[in-house]
Amino acid sequence: MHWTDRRKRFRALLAGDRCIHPGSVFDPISARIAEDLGFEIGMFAGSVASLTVLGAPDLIVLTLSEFAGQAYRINRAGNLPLMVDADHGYGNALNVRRTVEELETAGVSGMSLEDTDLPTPHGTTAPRLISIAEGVGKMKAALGARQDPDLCIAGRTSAVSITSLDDAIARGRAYEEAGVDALFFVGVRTRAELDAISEATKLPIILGGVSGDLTDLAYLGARRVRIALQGHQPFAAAVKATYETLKALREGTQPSKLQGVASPELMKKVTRDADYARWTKDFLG
Ligand SMILES: O=C([O-])CC(=O)C(=O)O
Ligand SMILES: [Mg+2]
Repeated sequence: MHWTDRRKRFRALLAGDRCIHPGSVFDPISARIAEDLGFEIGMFAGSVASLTVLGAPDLIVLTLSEFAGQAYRINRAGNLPLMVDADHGYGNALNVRRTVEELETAGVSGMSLEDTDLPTPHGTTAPRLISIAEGVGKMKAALGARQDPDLCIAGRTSAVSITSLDDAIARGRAYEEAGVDALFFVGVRTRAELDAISEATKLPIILGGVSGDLTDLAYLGARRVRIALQGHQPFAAAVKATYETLKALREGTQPSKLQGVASPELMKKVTRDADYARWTKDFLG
């Protein structure tokens, strides 16, 4: 597996001057579709992992092994650099080390580790953050656990919508100081907020959950944003397609009359059928 090659491509994107949208992927076939369509990177979110593996909402009930297992299946299916949302690193700084070991082995190109207090503690009604000191310890643990220096570690914070813009900046600067490769901000709402963050920090920026005038790629690129998430619609689209198909079959529609089913040609493409046909000929006589 050429993990290093794809990690170098991921790093080159962070080091460039453009902002791109990743393809939101959740399994081997979705990752191949994103690659075939020309997405430069794939994104495997924690929420999507919970949906895919457990059929559960994004409440951190998923385990690290389940997450890393699905990330590996995605990675082995193709050649797309994969960014993953490793949530809070599945525990404290020691768990963060383990998270980096498992995800590096699973072939990911980049991962974010966030400073949200997860899973949600008893009795809390709104999201909370861990202290900056604990966040820095987690970032250092992550960097120390990495064996391939090309694996990217992004420090992620939702502080801008939980505490304040100033706190988000303080956290970004502390994680920069700790040595991370990129800063991932969630909850930025306005250009003024992004301008302030960009001004006060140095590293490439990743943005999650943006809308409105924060969706202009040229503007984002000029503010050092290199990756902007667009949500995770492909999984929801797959749910709808499966729902509609099962519903139509249950209501008596003949299989040949179903709408919205992948053609045999598309199925062959996404399963890399031609490779298997060649291997079958070459190795099974
Ligand atoms: O990736 C995002 O847009 C937000 C997030 O953390 C998730 O979905 O798990
Ligand atoms: Mg998440």
